[in-house]
Amino acid sequence: MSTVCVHGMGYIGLPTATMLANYDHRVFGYDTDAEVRSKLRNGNVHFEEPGLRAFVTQALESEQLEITDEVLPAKYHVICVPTPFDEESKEADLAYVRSAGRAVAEHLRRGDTVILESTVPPGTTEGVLGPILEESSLSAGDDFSLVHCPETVLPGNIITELRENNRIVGGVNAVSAESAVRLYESFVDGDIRTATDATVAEFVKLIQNTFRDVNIALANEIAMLADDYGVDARGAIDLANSHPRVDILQPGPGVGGHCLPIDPWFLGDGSDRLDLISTARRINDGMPGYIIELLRDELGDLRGRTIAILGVAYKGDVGDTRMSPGLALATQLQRADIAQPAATDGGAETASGPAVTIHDPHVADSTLNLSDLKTATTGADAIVIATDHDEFESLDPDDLRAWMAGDVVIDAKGALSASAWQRSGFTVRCI
Ligand SMILES: NC(=O)C1=CN([C@@H]2O[C@H](COP(=O)(O)OP(=O)(O)OC[C@H]3O[C@@H](n4cnc5c(N)ncnc54)[C@H](O)[C@@H]3O)[C@@H](O)[C@H]2O)C=CC1
Ligand SMILES: CC(=O)N[C@@H]1[C@@H](OP(=O)(O)OP(=O)(O)OC[C@H]2O[C@@H](n3ccc(=O)[nH]c3=O)[C@H](O)[C@@H]2O)O[C@H](C(=O)O)[C@@H](O)[C@@H]1O
Repeated sequence: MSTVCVHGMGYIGLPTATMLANYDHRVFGYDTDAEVRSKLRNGNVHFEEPGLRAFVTQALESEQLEITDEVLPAKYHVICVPTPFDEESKEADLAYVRSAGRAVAEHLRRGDTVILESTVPPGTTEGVLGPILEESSLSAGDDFSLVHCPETVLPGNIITELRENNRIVGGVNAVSAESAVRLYESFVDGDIRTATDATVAEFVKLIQNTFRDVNIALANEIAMLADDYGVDARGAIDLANSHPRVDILQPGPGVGGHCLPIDPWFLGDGSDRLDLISTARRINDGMPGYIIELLRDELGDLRGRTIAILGVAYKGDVGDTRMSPGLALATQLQRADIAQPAATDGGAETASGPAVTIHDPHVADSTLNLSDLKTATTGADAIVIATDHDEFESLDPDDLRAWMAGDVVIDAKGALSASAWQRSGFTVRCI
């Protein structure tokens, strides 16, 4: 068993550190955020993920996992820090990777292995992280191993997928890859495949998420087309998918999360050939605007209306709101320019968008103006189901009809039984 220092105790780093500790490695979990460290030391996991809290408690109690205030020397350094997309420069923001690299360099020893798990543009491990680590005066590939091993777990099922998913390991040389494979072999049941080098592993991770994003964009375009033809999109996709070589994903209010809306852009870091991929991004980002079109179809001018958005987590049964389609919809609805111009008074437009209320049983974020279900929907002209939380399937349309002022429901996730809601007097528009 080895010593491992995991950098970043978020959605990826914490489960990884915990898994390694529960497989008998001695693990140091380091996060730059003091509040995260202090919560974890008390066994409190700062985000929602099924089974994780008990898993973390087990690792802490066994003392195989220690949350540390600093980076410590270790045989393996596993970097799981954020890699956001900088909207302005249209580039990956690699500041966290650089900073983690500098911290590792201070403790790096001959024979250690550094693994970058964060999702990054092709060439980052060798071209950005490598030179920072070599400031230690050790040489990547010769004195220490350097590897990219992308993470592919699905939030909501992270612990299972950490063990079961196949892994791809790309090292700056064969010795590097072999060293990383030894670590992952200790807990991964899936296949561990070695890519030619780190850049290939980075590229493969990005095309996996891009494949999903483009497929969802196709589903979203199909949904908009289907509506024009009066066809039920989800039923049509279901029938289409009965073909052995067709597998279209589900349409929705847009693509959220920390990964799918960002990672495809990373492919544009060293190439100007994004075409289909950027079109897909535009289609997915345009879905909140399409929902506003549907609301206008049903309600006309939205000024003075109240719209309740149910679900602002980026997807069902998680509490993460990063790049949330529901929040994007709330912002776009509230923008003054979505109101139709005053037709006759000849004066400047003074109207603002509709009032927006939001409800999400999985999100605990005091910066958002969240309400309970009854408060959010009382007096609303329309509700929009923007996330497929399990709780929404059992909403009682008669309750909602009694609380609401209007009768419009936009089900952007196919979460409701349209016929039951119609029987309760609702006008239901589905995506
Ligand atoms: N969340 C997901 O579903 C997946 C994420 N990824 C990738 O994994 C990486 C991490 O993502 P998440 O875990 O979701 O991020 P996160 O934001 O949940 O966690 C990152 C943690 O790193 C800490 N941190 C920042 N700089 C640090 C440093 N220099 N040293 C130590 N800690 C530092 C932050 O305080 C934060 O707690 C990203 O590149 C992401 O694209 C990959 C697959 C799945
Ligand atoms: C290729 C792939 O499946 N990638 C996964 C993805 O995790 P993530 O939770 O972001 O994916 P997701 O469940 O597709 O959700 C992303 C967004 O897409 C939406 N979505 C998803 C499936 C679908 O048919 N229609 C749809 O609109 C979701 O509602 C959500 O807003 O990205 C993760 C990542 O890279 O961070 C990765 O580890 C996961 O395995």
